[in-house]
Amino acid sequence: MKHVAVVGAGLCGSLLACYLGRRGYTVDLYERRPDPRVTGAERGRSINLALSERGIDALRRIGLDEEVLRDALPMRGRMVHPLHGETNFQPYSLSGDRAINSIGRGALNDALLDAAGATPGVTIHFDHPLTALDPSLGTLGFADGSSAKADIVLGADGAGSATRGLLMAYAGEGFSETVSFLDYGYKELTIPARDGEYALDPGALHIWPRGTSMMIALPNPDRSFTGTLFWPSSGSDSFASIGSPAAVERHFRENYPDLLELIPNLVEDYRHNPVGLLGTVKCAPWQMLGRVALIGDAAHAIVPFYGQGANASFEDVVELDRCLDATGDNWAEALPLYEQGRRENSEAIAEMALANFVEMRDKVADPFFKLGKNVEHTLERWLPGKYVSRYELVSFSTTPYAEVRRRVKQQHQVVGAVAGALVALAATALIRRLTR
Ligand SMILES: Cc1cc2nc3c(=O)[nH]c(=O)nc-3n(C[C@H](O)[C@H](O)[C@H](O)COP(=O)(O)OP(=O)(O)OC[C@H]3O[C@@H](n4cnc5c(N)ncnc54)[C@H](O)[C@@H]3O)c2cc1C
Ligand SMILES: NC(=O)C1=CN([C@@H]2O[C@H](COP(=O)(O)OP(=O)(O)OC[C@H]3O[C@@H](n4cnc5c(N)ncnc54)[C@H](OP(=O)(O)O)[C@@H]3O)[C@@H](O)[C@H]2O)C=CC1
Ligand SMILES: Nc1ccccc1C(=O)C[C@H](N)C(=O)O
Repeated sequence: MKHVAVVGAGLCGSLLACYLGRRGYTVDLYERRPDPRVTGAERGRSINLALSERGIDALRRIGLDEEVLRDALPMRGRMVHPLHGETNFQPYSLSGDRAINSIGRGALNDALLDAAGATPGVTIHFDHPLTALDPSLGTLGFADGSSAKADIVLGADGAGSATRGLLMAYAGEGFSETVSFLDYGYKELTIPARDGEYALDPGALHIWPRGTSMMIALPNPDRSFTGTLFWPSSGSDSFASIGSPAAVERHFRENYPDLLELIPNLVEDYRHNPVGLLGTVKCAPWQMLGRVALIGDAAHAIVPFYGQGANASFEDVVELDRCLDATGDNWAEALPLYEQGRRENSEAIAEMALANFVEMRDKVADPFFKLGKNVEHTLERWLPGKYVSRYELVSFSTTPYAEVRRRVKQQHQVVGAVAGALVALAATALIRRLTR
């Protein structure tokens, strides 16, 4: 049986090791960092994330869903906090029951590492940053000077993937990469529990839409919320221009007055916590020589605004597993098939994720947007199974992302045509009446 090296024991790599170990492979999982179960929580990365149907489906297939979801907090809609006026709740689904799940990144990664470590054939090597790779030989080199060899090498080492960089160095013009950073960054702030209770409704994803910026907050099991500011990196009202304690306080008093009370350590948190980068990675090819491939963020990092990056990475693992089934574990056939199956889908979610930023930071506060959502839910009620909202298809189904994009476009065209015909009918009737 073939020997597989997986680089990166993050969310995607550790799940991938579980799947491959279960197929009977000998898997070596190389992680640049020390064991997070020993060293504790990490800084500088998102604390919690929203897991939805695609990610849950991948976990369910190997019996990990119940354990992972045990501590998850279901969020059934958006709680919008306008600058003036009352908060309002906008459910994600027609029934109001469907939820995306807030889950700790650390807890999820730990559960996946435990599962990978318990899978026969899987060995995890921490403190092993990949620094060299020869795709033709399957040899890997690490920062400490050690080396290894494998029949198959899978790079699951995240948005700034070393594997991707090494493939580019190997293939030269035969490999293309674009990294498009947003002019926005993110910074996390903690909304602690108040008198031992959640300071906000834990059944919702909270949004403070402010036009060109926003803050969101997701609940944690310890009754705190992790808030994330998504602000411009430079220019006015940006992370660069708001730095002094007085400027931070003034900006929050003017733009997020309710948060001053909810975040007692606002200034310290703000000044202490890093600003993270946001961007989209596109590269091609995802596989070389039928023996080295990229998976998860390493192949297609996206902006986080749909809450789908990890979900999409988990779907990659399911697709690769399916391709191995379809080809009788012939990797030279399975890897191109995997790339073919996932590329269009990852491009579709990358695009939808960028569009969701505008929806969240701006449109959710618009009364016409709310009206549109109500009309959408009404159409879903009138045309069950025929009209299904984009949100429902992305978050609560495993319909391939590219198909979601096509279907939603068609639905909008039909609704647009029907609305146009109704307007034309009404106009004709009016003209007839006026000219009678
Ligand atoms: C602010 C923010 C919020 C997000 N929220 C959500 C959300 O709500 N829902 C969702 O689905 N997704 C979300 N995401 C996206 C999600 O975090 C990623 O899509 C997901 O982590 C990708 O998993 P991965 O395993 O491919 O990469 P990572 O999780 O980044 O893991 C990569 C691993 O590789 C290791 N590594 C890196 N370099 C090397 C090397 N040279 N050698 C060996 N190991 C290496 C790293 O240490 C790490 O452990 C969010 C992202 C951000 C930034
Ligand atoms: N780099 C890229 O090409 C792209 C990046 N992005 C986005 O930008 C973000 C930052 O990118 P980049 O700086 O390359 O990536 P990283 O995610 O590797 O680094 C971001 C920060 O998180 C820390 N960190 C990363 N992994 C761990 C871990 N397992 N344990 C503890 N701390 C960790 C890093 O610490 P340290 O400095 O010690 O490594 C650093 O402070 C990414 O999360 C991604 O969302 C998006 C598109 C492209
Ligand atoms: N997890 C996130 C992280 C950052 C930004 C948004 C999310 C979301 O999940 C948004 C949610 N899907 C929404 O559309 O309301």
